[in-house]
Amino acid sequence: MGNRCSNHLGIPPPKGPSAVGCTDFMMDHTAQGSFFRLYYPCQETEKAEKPDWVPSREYFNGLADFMKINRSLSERIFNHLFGSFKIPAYLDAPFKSNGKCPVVIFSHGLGAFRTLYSAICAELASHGFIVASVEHRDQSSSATYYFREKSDSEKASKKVPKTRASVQDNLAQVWMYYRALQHGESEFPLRNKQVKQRADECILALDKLTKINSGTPVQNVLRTQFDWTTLENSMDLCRIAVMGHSFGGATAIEALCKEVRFKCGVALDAWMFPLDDEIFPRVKQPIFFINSEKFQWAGNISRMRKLDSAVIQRKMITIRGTVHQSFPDFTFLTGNWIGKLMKLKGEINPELAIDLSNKATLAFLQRHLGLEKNFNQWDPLIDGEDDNLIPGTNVIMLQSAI
Ligand SMILES: CCN(CC)CCN(C[C@]12C[C@](c3ccc(C(F)(F)F)cc3)(C1)C2)C(=O)Cn1c(SCc2ccc(F)cc2)nc(=O)c2c1C=CC2
Repeated sequence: MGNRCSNHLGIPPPKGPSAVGCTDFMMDHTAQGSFFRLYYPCQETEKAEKPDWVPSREYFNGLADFMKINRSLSERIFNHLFGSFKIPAYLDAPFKSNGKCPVVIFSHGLGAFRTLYSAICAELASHGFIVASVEHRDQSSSATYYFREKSDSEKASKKVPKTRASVQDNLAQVWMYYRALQHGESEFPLRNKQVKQRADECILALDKLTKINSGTPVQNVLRTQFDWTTLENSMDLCRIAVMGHSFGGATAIEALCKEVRFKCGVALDAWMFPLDDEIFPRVKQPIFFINSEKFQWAGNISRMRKLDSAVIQRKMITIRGTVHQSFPDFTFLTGNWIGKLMKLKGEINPELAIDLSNKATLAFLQRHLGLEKNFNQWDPLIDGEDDNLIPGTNVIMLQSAI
């Protein structure tokens, strides 16, 4: 039962025409630098291996802290449950695309990190997008890291743990973990500060991609086999969208407000709490809200409604039978019972749910980035025209005061 059971679990492979490559980028040795995972169309290749879904065990430690469960016990459970999963992409495979690729910047949710939305990011890349999944350093990630130069005494003592990079560069990994709300601390100031930093990190990632696209040599402090010069002139920098899940959905809206290069946004089960009301009239781009059935509540929906506009396209759909965790990869990685118990799965088949979300997203991106692909075949999904979709929301809204 063990191995039969485990081999039917896994992140669904992308459905688009292109094979998908995956690599990591870290700009410098500071927590202020840009750090993202890149998904892109690649050459079919046998020899490239698929990267680990969770790149190092510290992420599981961070996840345990985030979930307020004991580290040592949970680290072993996570490793046993999730340690062997691979991403449906080829590590450092050579970039290949006919024509320039539209670009998506993706922002993860509270307590997540850059690798946990690979079913969404790889799917977009298989349809010809270049996707940068940012790892935020605002202390909302379960864990993240950067490098610092070792001190002379550390170099001498050789006590700093040996990681791949540190051996070569006398560098020490510095881990930054999730910052929980302190007892009695009010949440809005923290989340509002974080959403602003997160938007800046999305814009910085876009700036790095722009530089890479121009052919200017760009430093990547991570030792990867990927040749970044092959991305010269690969991106269509008039066709850029920003997207995110939950806290990442709010980040996408904040980023739209700050950066006009983002032509539209897709917010997956957006958590609107961190946003200032005063930014809503300043967002001028189209936004697509794709909601789960279980996460939303009237207060959150009413804030999305504040973005409704007669002139700018703002769409909303709800996927029947989904929960908040139907968007991150965990929803594919456990059996039904555990999944439903831990609220990682809803009633709907997880692959059907993410397929509806991805196709609706592609149709919306074609419409507002002016793509000449065949994603308009999925236009009805944008209006919730499917048995598994609800146009707008299922949340009963208090009648707004006349
Ligand atoms: C008690 C902790 N308390 C913290 C404030 C609430 C914790 N929580 C519910 C959780 C995440 C949960 C989770 C993960 C992962 C496993 C695993 F077992 F599969 F690993 C299990 C169970 C625990 C479901 C959420 O925060 C929900 N949420 C999320 S979840 C994003 C995420 C995080 C970690 C992941 F691995 C994957 C996805 N992103 C947001 O932006 C927002 C919210 C709420 C408001 C804004």
